[in-house]
Amino acid sequence: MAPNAGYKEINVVHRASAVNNNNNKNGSSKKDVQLNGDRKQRPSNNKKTKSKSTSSWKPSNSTLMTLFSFIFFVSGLIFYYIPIEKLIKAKPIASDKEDFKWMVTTDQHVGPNVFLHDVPCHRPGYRRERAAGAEPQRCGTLIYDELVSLEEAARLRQMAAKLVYEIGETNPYSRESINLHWVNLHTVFKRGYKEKVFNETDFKLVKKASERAKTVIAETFGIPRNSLHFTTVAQFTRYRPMTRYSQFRHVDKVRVQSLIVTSILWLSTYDYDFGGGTTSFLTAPDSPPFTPYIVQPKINRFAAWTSGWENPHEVMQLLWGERLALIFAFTVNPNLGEKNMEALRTWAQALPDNPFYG
Ligand SMILES: O=C(O)CCC(=O)C(=O)O
Ligand SMILES: [Fe+2]
Repeated sequence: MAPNAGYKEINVVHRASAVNNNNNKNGSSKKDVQLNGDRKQRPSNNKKTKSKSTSSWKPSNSTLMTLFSFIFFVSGLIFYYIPIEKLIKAKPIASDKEDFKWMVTTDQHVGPNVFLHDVPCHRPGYRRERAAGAEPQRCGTLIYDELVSLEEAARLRQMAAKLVYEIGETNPYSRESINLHWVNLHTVFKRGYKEKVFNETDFKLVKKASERAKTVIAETFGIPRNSLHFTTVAQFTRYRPMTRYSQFRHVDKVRVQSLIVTSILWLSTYDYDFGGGTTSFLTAPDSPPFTPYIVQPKINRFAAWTSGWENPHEVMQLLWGERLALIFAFTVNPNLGEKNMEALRTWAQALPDNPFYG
């Protein structure tokens, strides 16, 4: 029934247009003729006729094959030329609404001279350091890309990955948890040797980086080198994007009152090893207050900043990849820190064993 009816109606339409043509010759209007034709030859099912007549494109199998091959070829090209990370990468760094400036990007090299982004010190915050005769003479953020050699940085990176994986920890109460894992050097010095994931060659390299960090910091911020002590915030860190998350904006000295300078040697590279994950200081020059001034981390890039109120900062949300670093935070209070890595190791190895806490 149905196919027959459809066949008939298609014919009717054709006839109607034939009538249309004829009637035009006879001088009657096109509209009239169409209506007449319809009325005469197609008393019902007007709608049905129309839909049947317009959906008559039936591609042959070979046309379909050509179409699918074309789509397949084009998407193949797209996936070949655009890396998958780029395709799945969400919008990068810094909110759209907020203005920002780059302090330093990965294509720049900072060395042999240290770069200092000078920010006026928040003097009241350093009264204890002042009393100890070790107040910073200058404040802000320094950048230096030649702390150790690239080959040494690559070894430190391997160390970071292995140690965080083997004996790293996270803290369910800290704002950075889930995405941030770390391993404190005092844990490394205690458990790392015992569990054979750290050796004397590794120690020498960590010591070298720590001594150079101390020298650059002392000279750049004008703090007596002998006053600088390593706190227990001496650690390898690893960020992975487990959940949508951006580190909260903070001031290091508010979190740990005894700090004077915080420093970091990044061991992986922005937009290569990871996406997002830049470090943003709210101190951009010639801008409204608290405008982000953003550093793109890269392997062997060293940054250090005075820990006071002049330096609010945050780590931006990591979008993909893995971000490794080595952090040293300093105090000038000799009761709360150690002079060097040997002293930190001696202190760590004297700690009582605790299987639940490194
Ligand atoms: O990981 C970073 O780039 C900065 C970390 C930080 O804010 C800190 O250690 O105080
Ligand atoms: Fe910080």
